[in-house]
Amino acid sequence: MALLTPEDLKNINRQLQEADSAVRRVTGLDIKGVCKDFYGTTSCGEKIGIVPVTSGNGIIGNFSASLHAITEYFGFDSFVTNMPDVSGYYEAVRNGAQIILMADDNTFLAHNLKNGKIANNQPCTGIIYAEIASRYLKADSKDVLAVGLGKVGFPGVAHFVHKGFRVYGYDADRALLEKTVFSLGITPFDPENPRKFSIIFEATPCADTIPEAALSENCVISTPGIPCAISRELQEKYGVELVMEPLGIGTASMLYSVL
Ligand SMILES: NC(=O)C1=CN([C@@H]2O[C@H](COP(=O)(O)OP(=O)(O)OC[C@H]3O[C@@H](n4cnc5c(N)ncnc54)[C@H](O)[C@@H]3O)[C@@H](O)[C@H]2O)C=CC1
Ligand SMILES: NCCC[C@@H](N)C(=O)NCCCC[C@H](N)C(=O)O
Repeated sequence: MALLTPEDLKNINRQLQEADSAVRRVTGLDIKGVCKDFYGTTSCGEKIGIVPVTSGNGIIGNFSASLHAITEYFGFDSFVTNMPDVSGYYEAVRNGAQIILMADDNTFLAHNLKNGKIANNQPCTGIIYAEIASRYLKADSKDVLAVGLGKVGFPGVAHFVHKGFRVYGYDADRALLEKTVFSLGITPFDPENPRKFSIIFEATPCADTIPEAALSENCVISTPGIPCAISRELQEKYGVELVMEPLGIGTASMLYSVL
């Protein structure tokens, strides 16, 4: 799995504010508004314990601090434990955490200790980025281009299909593309024979994965993928509404899904 770097998380508040503005332009709601409306939940300032985890590649600089900034931005009361791992978990519960946020190299979870609900970052991220794109006020059809059908992309594509969108999917992994075509009934997108879309969803760890020929004027590209799916030059040339942020939107989705 592609891991975040401290660089990805620099100026997280500015990145979150820019993403919030883009989500407002695209949907008419801010990130919190989309999450509340989609999950049907609301925050009462729940106390969140953020527990650093040292396993595998270890602690990622800025990760816990970014989660602290993100949870405060969305109106929660949060703290980062002094200790990591098991001691940190114990510290979080002893200090009154109602929700635990913690991540190793494979799983980033939110666990609500009061109601038992638990969320995984990958599906929550794919679903919320798809939900945002599905609400695009200027969409000219229900056709969606989806590039990247992995642990984030597949749940996002399933969400589009569930909402009645026609998904044209592509993944560099041919077997995965075939599995997704078979299981979700999507149409394979042929990069050699592209067409234009006003809704594009991308979840890959590669840059510049969206062909210029697929971009329509003022299309939305809703992409959790890091690095960015298109160049700044193409974004400006086509007036693309880019919804892209490294951690906060997916974390908000996790939190509102466990309230
Ligand atoms: N912004 C956020 O909040 C989050 C971002 N991410 C990022 O989302 C991306 C995807 O994460 P996962 O789904 O967990 O990874 P994954 O490895 O499960 O899926 C990525 C998929 O992209 C495909 N792919 C790679 N290069 C491609 C290309 N050039 N064209 C088409 N398909 C290509 C791979 O074959 C794979 O199926 C990663 O960059 C990850 O860091 C993940 C979670 C949250
Ligand atoms: N964008 C949200 C998904 C993040 C995920 N791609 C990742 O880097 N996961 C590793 C997080 C490891 C955190 C570390 N154990 C710490 O606690 O600092």
